[in-house]
Amino acid sequence: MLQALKLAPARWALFLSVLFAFGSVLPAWQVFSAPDHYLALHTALEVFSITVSAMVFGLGWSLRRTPQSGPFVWLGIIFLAVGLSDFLHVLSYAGMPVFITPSGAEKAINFWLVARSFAVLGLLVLPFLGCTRWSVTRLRLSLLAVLAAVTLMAWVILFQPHALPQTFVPGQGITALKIRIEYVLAAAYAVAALLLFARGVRDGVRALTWLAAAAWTMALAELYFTLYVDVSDVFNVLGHGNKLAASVMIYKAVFSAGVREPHAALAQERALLRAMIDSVPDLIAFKDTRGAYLGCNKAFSRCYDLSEESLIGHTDTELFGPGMQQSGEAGGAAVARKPERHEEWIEGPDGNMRLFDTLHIPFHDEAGALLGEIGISRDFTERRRVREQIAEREQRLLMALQGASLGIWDWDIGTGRMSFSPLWAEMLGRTLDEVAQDVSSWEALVHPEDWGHIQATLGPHLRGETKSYTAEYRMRHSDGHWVWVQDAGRVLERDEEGKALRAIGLHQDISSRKAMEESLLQLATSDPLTGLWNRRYFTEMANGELGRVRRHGSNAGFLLIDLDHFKRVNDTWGHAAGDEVLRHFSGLVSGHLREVDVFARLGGEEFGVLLPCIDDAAGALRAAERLRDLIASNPAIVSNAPLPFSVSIGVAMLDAEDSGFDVIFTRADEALYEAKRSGRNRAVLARTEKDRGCAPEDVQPLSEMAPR
Ligand SMILES: Nc1nc2c(ncn2[C@@H]2O[C@H](COP(=O)(O)OP(=O)(O)OP(=O)(O)O)[C@@H](O)[C@H]2O)c(=O)[nH]1
Repeated sequence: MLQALKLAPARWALFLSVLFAFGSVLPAWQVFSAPDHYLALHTALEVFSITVSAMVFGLGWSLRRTPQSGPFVWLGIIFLAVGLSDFLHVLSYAGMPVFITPSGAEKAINFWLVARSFAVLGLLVLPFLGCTRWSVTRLRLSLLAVLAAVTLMAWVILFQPHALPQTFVPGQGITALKIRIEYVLAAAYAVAALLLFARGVRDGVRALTWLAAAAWTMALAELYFTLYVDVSDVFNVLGHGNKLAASVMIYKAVFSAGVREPHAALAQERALLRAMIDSVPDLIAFKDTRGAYLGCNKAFSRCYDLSEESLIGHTDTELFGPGMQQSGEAGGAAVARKPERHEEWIEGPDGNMRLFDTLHIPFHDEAGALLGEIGISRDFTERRRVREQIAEREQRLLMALQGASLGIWDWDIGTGRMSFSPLWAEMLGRTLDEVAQDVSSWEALVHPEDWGHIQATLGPHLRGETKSYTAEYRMRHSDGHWVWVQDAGRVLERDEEGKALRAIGLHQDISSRKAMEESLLQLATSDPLTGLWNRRYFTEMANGELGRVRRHGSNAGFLLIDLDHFKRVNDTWGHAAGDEVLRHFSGLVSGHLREVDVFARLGGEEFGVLLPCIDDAAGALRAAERLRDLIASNPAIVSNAPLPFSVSIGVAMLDAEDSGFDVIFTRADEALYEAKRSGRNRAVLARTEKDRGCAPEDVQPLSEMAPR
């Protein structure tokens, strides 16, 4: 860019400098035999410069209200002074008719020096001016000051010539003073050239580099004017030639910057704007205050199947018939006076109706006067369809969630905010207003005993160790009871390090399922008549206890209890009485066992008691005797009459060597048989496997030792 900026102006400045190097050594030969012969050429050259000065002023004046116009206004005012001074210089030139006072070289030189002084002042100040717009006062004052200065100078030169030092001596040529002034002007032009060039390169402004070249060329012109002897000699002609070249450069600079470049920039902007509005899918159109189209984009043309040319100058009513006015409807105006927005159904060229969301925006000139409106329409048909579909799906989902009694929670883990669906709250007998949208609300409602279970499943999932999270736990209902919920959720968002950011999940009320599971379990593990554990459950418990005996070497006992002559009870008092005796027996024994003991009905009138943590076989036998005694001394009440009964008990200890409960049962059953055989209403301790190896008569039944 730097190259393009400085190359052409610098080349011209260099070329004219070389020309000066050769030209300055020429002898001062007369180009014209008499000054009169040069007059026409001089006048033509000066008229050109004056025209350029007038155009510079005209441009500066017309741009005075635009932003960044300061430098143009400054140059305009200065070149008005330059043009006027040059005009007076032309009128005063030797050979010209009398202009107030007789024409002559000295008078022309004085106007010339005034013009050059203005020009050099303008160019020297220009690099220091900011690109701002001048106020009206500043502009007027500057203009008045310059006109006053020119008038004053003209008055002095015309009416007080003797007050000025001599610059030309007829027959001898220019004076030493005039030469010195020309040198000063040349130096000032050269400085201005350097300053302008530096600023031009720094700011990337090509016009300034052309002005720098013009200043440099003027410096060379001034040097030519230090050399001439006669106004028609070669140096004067060359000086004026350089001045002409400088005028061309000024013209190029000022008109490029003020007219051509802004015009090109405007054209580029228009092209950009056009490409932009044509690239958007929205319908864009511009209208004047009458409502007539000023233009539109491609999408608009396509939608209405009308070219932009056919739209321009016509109103909606003219194009589409009455009733099609699309803006300013409220006030009946042709265009909107303030931004308006509305939805409208428009029939497309294919005959289909489409929904448009249209925005009417008025636009104004700098003074705020309404120029028209911009209409931007967005096709909403598809979006509305999607919106309706989403709403329908949401409705369906909501209904499904309601049907399945599912509540939703959405947890922002970082902030702790947790939002719940209305159904979530409803499940717990609450409304959303009563539940703070916070994770602490959820925590507060969870059963304290279930926390461990929740943490055991939620923790690994939050850490990313499992794909999802499910847990069943209890939550507090507003009326105080516990609601069983099944919670299933998963983390939706994690950060780059895998830290969970957001999780979402569903709560389902599973209280009835839990109740059913409980009753099924009850059915599967208990005896319906007595409410005691059944044989299946008892077997499981006994096997579990056998495992503990094996692992820890602890002691545990098993009592097999059978009601004596129960058949007689049934036969004598009836089956219902038998049932009553069984219930009485169960209640009696249950009330006298430890919490850790397991009491079950193993079948018919046969019962089992598992005694974990018993000291030894003697302890188990003592427990059996206590029960036997309890039963013998607490008859059942049948038909308001006491019905005494007794039990026989086989006692067996769980042995680490036992393969399972069946073996223990068999041992206890043998002891029970022994108790029955020995007369009933007694407890007998089973022999161990070791005892079995000995002769039966060697073993004294422990039952014999037990108290009756
Ligand atoms: N009422 C009632 N009787 C039952 C129930 N289950 C079993 N029985 C009866 O219990 C009786 C058991 O009789 P047996 O096996 O001969 O034994 P027993 O009469 O108790 O005689 P020993 O055991 O030798 O003392 C049978 O008559 C069964 O019908 C029950 O649920 N209710």
